[in-house]
Amino acid sequence: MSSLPRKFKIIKAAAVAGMSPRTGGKTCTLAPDSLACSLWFAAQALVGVSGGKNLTEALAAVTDAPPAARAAAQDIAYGVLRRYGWAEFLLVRLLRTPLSHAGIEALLRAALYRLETRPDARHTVVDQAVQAAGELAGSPLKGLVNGVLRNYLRQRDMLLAAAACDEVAKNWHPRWWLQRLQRRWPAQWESIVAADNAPPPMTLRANGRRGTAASYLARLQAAGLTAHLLGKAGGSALRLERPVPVDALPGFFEGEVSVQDLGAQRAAELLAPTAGMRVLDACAAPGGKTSHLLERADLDLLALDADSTRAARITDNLRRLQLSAEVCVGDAAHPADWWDGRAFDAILADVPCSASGVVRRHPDIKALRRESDVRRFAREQATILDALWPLLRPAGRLLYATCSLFEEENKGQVDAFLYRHADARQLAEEYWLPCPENDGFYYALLEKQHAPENQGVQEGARETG
Ligand SMILES: C[S@@+](CC[C@H](N)C(=O)[O-])C[C@H]1O[C@@H](n2cnc3c(N)ncnc32)[C@H](O)[C@@H]1O
Repeated sequence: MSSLPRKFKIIKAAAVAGMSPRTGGKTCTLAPDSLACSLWFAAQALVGVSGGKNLTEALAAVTDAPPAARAAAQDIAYGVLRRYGWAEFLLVRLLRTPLSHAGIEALLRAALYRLETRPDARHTVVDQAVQAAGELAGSPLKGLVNGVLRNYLRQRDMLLAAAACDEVAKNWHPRWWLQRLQRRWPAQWESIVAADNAPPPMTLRANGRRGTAASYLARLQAAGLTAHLLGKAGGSALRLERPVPVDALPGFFEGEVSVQDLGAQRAAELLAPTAGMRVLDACAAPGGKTSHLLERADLDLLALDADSTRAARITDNLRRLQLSAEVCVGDAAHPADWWDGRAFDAILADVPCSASGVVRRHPDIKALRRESDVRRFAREQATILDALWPLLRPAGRLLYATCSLFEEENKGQVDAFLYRHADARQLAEEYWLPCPENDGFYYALLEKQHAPENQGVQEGARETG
C-alpha cells in the first residue's frame, strides 16, 4: 500500500468513505478529511459567489462533499466573504499580473484567510493549498500558489500594515457601503462595521405557548448548554453562549423554541395583533415572524410569499411549532391575484430589502450587492406598500419592516409613503443598529385614519399623468 502512487491512495480514501466528492460536476480526488479538500471546496463555492450565486446556492453545488469537508469549507467560505476586500488587497500586491484562473484566485483568498486564522499551522496551510491548486489547475499553478503564499508570510508585517491603512481592506465592506454608513451614521458607523464583521450570535425565541424564556433557559442548562436571557424582562429571547446545531436544542423538533434574532422578535411585539384578528403577513417566508405572531395570539392569518420554495418553509415551521395559518404563494404587489376582498385588521410588510443590517449572517451580500440595488429595492418596497394599504381596514395597523440600514429603504421610504397617503399616520418608528446582541432592523408602525386619501396628490397625478 505504501508503495502506491499518492494520487491512487487519495482516490482510494474517497472510495472507502463511500463518496466521490464533487462540486458543479467536478470531482475532487483529495483525501476527504484533509485541509486541501476543504480549501478546494471552499474555492469552488467562492467561484460560485463571484459568478453571482448566493453562498447557500454555491455551497449547495458542492453536492457530494463529505460532511467534515463541507463544514470546514463552509467555515472558510464564510470567513473569506466576511473579510471583503482584505485578501484582494493583498493579492494585488503579491501577484505580478492579475490571475486569469478564477479557482486559483479563490483558493489563494481561502488560503490567506486560513493563514491568518490558524497562525499555529501556517506551513501546513501552504502545503495543503498547493495540493488543492494541483487538483484545481494541474501542476503549473502549484508553484505560483506556493510562491504567493510564502511571499505573503515573508512580507506579512508590511502587507498587514498597508492593509490597515486602506479603508476597504481595513473595514471589510465595499467602499460605497462604507460611505453610506458614514453619511447616515457618523457616530455609529464604526461599531456597525465591527458588528457586521463578527460572527453572529445564536439567539432563540422561546415558544410562548409552551413556556417562558426563563423556563426554556432551565431546559438549556439541564442539557448542558450555557445561555442567558436577552432583551426586556418577560420577553421571549435567549442567547446561547456558543452556536449549536438546532438538533442539539431541547424540544426543537417539538416546537418549544425557534432560532430568531432579538431585533426580528420586535416585529410581533410592535404589531401586537390580538386574538381573533385577521392578519396579513405579506412577505412571510420562511415564517419566523409569522410563527411569532401566532405564538402570541390566535389569529386568522394569511402568510403570503412570492417564492414558492421559500413559502414551503413557512408550512414546515408552522407544522413544527404546531401553529396554523393559510399559506399562499403570491405577489404582494398584485393583491387581485390572491386577496378575497376581506379587509385586514393588521398587516406585516417585512419587505425584500438590501439586507445590509444582517450582513454578518449573510456575508456574501458584501460581494453580491451593488449600490444600484438599493434604489431598485426602494422602488419594489414602495410598490408593495401602495398595493397593501387599501387592504387594511380603517383604524387598522401596518408594520413596515426592513433589515436594512440605508435610508431610502427606511425613513425615506416611509416619509414618501406618508406624503402619498393622507390617511396614514405614523405611530412608532424604531431603528435597531447591528451590535453584539442583535442584527440591524428598521420598523415603522402606521395606522389607517378614517380620512379619505389625499385628493390633492391624486388629482395632481391625474393632471400630469
Ligand atoms: C425579509 S424576507 C421575509 C422574512 C420573514 N418575514 C421572516 O421573518 O421569516 C422577505 C421575503 O419577501 C419575499 N418577497 C419578495 N418579493 C415579494 C413580493 N413581491 N411579494 C411577496 N413576497 C415577496 C421573499 O421571497 C422573502 O421571503
